[in-house]
Amino acid sequence: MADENSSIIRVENVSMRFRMANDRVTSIKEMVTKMLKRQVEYKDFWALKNVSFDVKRGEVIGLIGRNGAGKSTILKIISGILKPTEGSVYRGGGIVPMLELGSGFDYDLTGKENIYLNGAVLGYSKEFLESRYNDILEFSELGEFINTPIRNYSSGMLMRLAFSIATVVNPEILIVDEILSVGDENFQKKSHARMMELMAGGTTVLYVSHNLDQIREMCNRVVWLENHTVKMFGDVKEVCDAYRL
Ligand SMILES: Nc1ncnc2c1ncn2[C@@H]1O[C@H](COP(=O)(O)OP(=O)(O)OP(=O)(O)O)[C@@H](O)[C@H]1O
Repeated sequence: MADENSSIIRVENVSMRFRMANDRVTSIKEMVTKMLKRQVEYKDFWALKNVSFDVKRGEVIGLIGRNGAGKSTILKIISGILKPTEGSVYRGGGIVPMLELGSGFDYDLTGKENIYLNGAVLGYSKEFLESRYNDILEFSELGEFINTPIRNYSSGMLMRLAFSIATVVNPEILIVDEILSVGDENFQKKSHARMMELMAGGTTVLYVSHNLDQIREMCNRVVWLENHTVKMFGDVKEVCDAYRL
């Protein structure tokens, strides 16, 4: 049996380099020609430098930092969407990432079809999704719209669908990027309550927010990213107080 205090996620010396073309090209043809002639110059940009922290089973970890500090990038690496340039990530459980609105969805399919598509992408069986379908539909409050292609949904409706799928399946690890600040007030309250329920039930959560009050209320420990590296990691009050200064 797993040790209660064992790490479910370990981020070890992770660095991420994005390579960007320096030249401004006006067409794909020009780009290909330049690439073939090896005339394209690249500029390296390190979005993360030597980032390390661990997450224990059942913990709620807050991620804070100014715009561009690297929060979304580290979440994508932990989720396996991006591969780090250096370093490694250990994951000891199934992850449900809620990162970019609509990722994992097909806009030509209905809400219902997307529940099965998104659920399959996350690794859940058709039978399991069938058993959860009514709960997902009810939580999403989409009603008849569930049978409409999601390209007709508003961003709030998409968010409700994504949040409902991600949380009704009871993930081992839930990764949430600022989701609670989207949607109308009523759904915000409901999703906040749902997050609290999941946390009480032992789901490990990684949570990015610019709302320090929410971080203080929900998290066990906090990672503060600054200038693409960890500035501070640990006690919620200590890190949030230092960040506010
Ligand atoms: N695919 C990419 N190609 C090039 N640069 C990128 C790419 N993705 C992110 N970056 C850059 O990496 C840096 C970190 O971005 P990231 O989105 O992780 O920041 P963030 O802390 O989540 O910011 P915010 O609070 O604004 O969401 C930024 O400077 C961003 O421009």
